[in-house]
Amino acid sequence: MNRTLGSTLLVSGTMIGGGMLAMPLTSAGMGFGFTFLLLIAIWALLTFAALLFVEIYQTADHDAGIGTLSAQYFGKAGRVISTAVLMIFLYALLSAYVTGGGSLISGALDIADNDTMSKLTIVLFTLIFGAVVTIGTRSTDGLNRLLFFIMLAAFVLVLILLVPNIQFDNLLAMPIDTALFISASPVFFTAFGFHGSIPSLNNYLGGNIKALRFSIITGSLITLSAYILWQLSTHGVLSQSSFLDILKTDPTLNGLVNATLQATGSSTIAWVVRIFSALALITSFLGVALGLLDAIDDLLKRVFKTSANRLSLGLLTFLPPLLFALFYPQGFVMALGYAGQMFAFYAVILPAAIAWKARQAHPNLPYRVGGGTAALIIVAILGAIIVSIPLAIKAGYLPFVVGA
Ligand SMILES: N[C@@H](Cc1ccccc1)C(=O)O
Repeated sequence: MNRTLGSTLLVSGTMIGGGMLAMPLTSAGMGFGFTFLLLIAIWALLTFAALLFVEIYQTADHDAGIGTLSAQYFGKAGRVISTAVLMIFLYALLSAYVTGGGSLISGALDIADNDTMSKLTIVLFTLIFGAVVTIGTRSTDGLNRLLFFIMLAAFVLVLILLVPNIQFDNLLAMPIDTALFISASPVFFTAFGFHGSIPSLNNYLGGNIKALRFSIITGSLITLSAYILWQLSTHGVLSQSSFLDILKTDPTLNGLVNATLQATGSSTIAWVVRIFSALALITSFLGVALGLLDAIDDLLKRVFKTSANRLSLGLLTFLPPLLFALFYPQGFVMALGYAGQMFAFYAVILPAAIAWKARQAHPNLPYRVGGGTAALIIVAILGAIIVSIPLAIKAGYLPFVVGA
């Protein structure tokens, strides 16, 4: 098995998820031109941040987790803070994924009304896909590849149905409010997220920096292309006024699908989008779970000096989110309210800070991300600004968008 290909698809599979499905409605009032520019800008920001990890790994063991990288440059406090933030974020995200995965199964079996059965489907989803991740990175890669290609096929089908209905005029729509550009950026920001899985990929690639760099760049470019095509087709098929209607009547994926159904007259679109979104959820689950399992392994190995077996790692990874999803969903929903802040911290601000220190300690590393110290500072500041935007929206300083 070619591990570089597998890692590339894990990057892309983890990124492509709920964020992609939310994006057309988030950018409904922005017009395609501005949406396109924002996609490129946010892609550049998050790919830059991911490449900082590649740079840092030149100075660390290939099985070091984000906690260990932080400890190496910021001591014990660095490890405690980064491990806590990373794990709370990944646990909360997994709770959301197993809840969503459970409803996929109960929806498909038509038993969503039954509370006990719905809970059972959450357990079933966790057991099936958790088992694959617990077995190892190789099996996760194998399943992710398979699902990724089916997801790609579904996406191509969605495009085939939508693209002939694109009306060029729709693509020229201008933003109804230019501040929407700012409001939409946090949703675009997390849509390009996968960074908690970088340590798993680096370990899987045996510390091969070139392969890791290739996987990140190629995987994120695949994602960017998919997002551009998806936004192009939704913005091209729906006029700005029909977009705004959806926002008023049913601002969900369902509302979007119903509107495209009317515009294309094809009922196939509804179930293809459903298959696509199910696969997007499962592939994100796989990448996120892999990252969490390895973060726990890193913590046990380096702090508690115990080497846990795979089964215990699997239990530590999946039991807490499962229990939250079953018995205390308010808990993870509340934690996800801070998802943007937590994500910006460990995925953007932290690697910028570590890279800054690493460059002082190792001035002659063979691979260095371009832009110097200025770029590190700008990226960290942008990360901090983007995650404060939802607060400004809540306070009424910026226009509301779906998903923020
Ligand atoms: N990009 C994922 C969310 C995610 C964010 C950060 C890390 C991992 C996953 C999505 O759109 O669903």
